[in-house]
Amino acid sequence: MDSKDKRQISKNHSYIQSFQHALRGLVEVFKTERNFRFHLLIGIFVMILGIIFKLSVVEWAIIIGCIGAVLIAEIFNTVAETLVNLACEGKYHPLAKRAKDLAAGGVLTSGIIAAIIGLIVFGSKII
Ligand SMILES: Nc1ncnc2c1ncn2[C@@H]1O[C@H](COP(=O)(O)OP(=O)(O)OP(=O)(O)O)[C@@H](O)[C@H]1O
Repeated sequence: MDSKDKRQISKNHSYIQSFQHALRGLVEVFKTERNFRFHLLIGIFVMILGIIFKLSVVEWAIIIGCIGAVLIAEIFNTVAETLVNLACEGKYHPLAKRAKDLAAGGVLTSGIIAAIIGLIVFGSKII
């Protein structure tokens, strides 16, 4: 982070700067969110299984899409948590609970759907 960038609240002034900030967001979620790292690890494991089971191009596209959907859900869950924490400043609020639980429910839904699709794709290879 360069010094003039530290307290920026205006729009990014170039595509490169937008990309740098987006990359910083990815590094941040990787460093701070245990669940994101866990889902990434599962994704890598599933990709190794994909190599072992010699998935077709279409199967790879489906599996990568599922892994991506779970990781993206996890990132937006983190966004929701961060905004709720910002708004609540450490105080309890039922709407904060609702927002965080809904965001977590989104991650859970994406994970369940990814697991079902994974079972269908890999199950068809075993049977
Ligand atoms: N300010 C708040 N007001 C009311 N309930 C809250 C508040 N903050 C958190 N909670 C409740 O506590 C739970 C855990 O909140 P926390 O901020 O620790 O999420 P988290 O552990 O980071 O979530 P995750 O497990 O997805 O990483 C939330 O799902 C919500 O039910």
